[in-house]
Amino acid sequence: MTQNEEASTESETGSADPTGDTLVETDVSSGLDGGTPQRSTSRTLIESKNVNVWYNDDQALKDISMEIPENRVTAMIGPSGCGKSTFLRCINRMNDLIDAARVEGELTLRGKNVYDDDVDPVALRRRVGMVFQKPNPFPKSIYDNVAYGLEIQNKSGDHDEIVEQSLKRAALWDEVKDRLDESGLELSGGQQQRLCIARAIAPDPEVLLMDEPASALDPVATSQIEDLIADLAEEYTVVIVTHNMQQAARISDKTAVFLTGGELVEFADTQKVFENPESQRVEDYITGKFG
Ligand SMILES: Nc1ncnc2c1ncn2[C@@H]1O[C@H](COP(=O)(O)OP(=O)(O)OP(=O)(O)O)[C@@H](O)[C@H]1O
Repeated sequence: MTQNEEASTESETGSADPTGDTLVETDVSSGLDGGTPQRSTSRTLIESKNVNVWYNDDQALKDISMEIPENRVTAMIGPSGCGKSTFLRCINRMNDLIDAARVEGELTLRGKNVYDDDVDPVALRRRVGMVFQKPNPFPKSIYDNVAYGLEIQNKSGDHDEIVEQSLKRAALWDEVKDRLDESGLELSGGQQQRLCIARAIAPDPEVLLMDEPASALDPVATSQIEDLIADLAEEYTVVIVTHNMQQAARISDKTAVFLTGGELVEFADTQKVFENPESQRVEDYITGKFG
């Protein structure tokens, strides 16, 4: 079983609920695309305070502090190896699955440190769903892919209804409603990724982590996934790692810029990051990739 499959499977089990109540008002403005509805303010859902991560003796992230707003898309950008995926994996403690990884600092979800001893990482991963770069449906039917987590958790409710709603939410229902018994592996790449999003949505998470969810897709499928991600932020808090500047600028409300050495060099409204970055280093990175 790969790490991704293990995490997907693990996310469907467990019971504890690491809730907390502390919420902070944060100003958030819209993204760059003009067509995005204006969003006024949002509360902080996830707060990182001086998070440091090592793999054995090599430090991958240095003193990362940021406040991620609820019901917004927050993008993580930066060159390869700067620690974006590592940060994402801190939020749902997937780094626990990597023996070499050590995390220090505080990372709260609704005010509760997800690294506290009384937090069950499996239950955490149910609240914090994950979608990976390469679509990874299970070798099961389309229906069973989406229902899998519900069955593992013995989740009450009408599973047929939840599967239908999840597939609708992932903008896939119309394409698959007459072929729910077919294997998820028979779908196109873009459909498979939307199936993985439906699978992540079905257990009713608060947060969706997405690690380059469109980078393995063709331009049409990429555009569909981007529209879907922007739309999902109406209901979920989305944190997305991407190498694609246009994508970050188009769909995110907040952008975090990581640079080599595992530093977070800027975290601000997306429009500000792209139009008026704080430092020359960020400007050089953005114009090098974007300009
Ligand atoms: N499982 C691991 N074991 C050891 N080192 C790791 C592991 N995963 C990541 N690293 C190292 O941690 C650093 C940050 O990696 P990470 O994958 O988080 O960066 P990234 O910005 O997401 O890169 P990319 O954009 O290429 O995916 C890199 O030096 C990488 O080699």
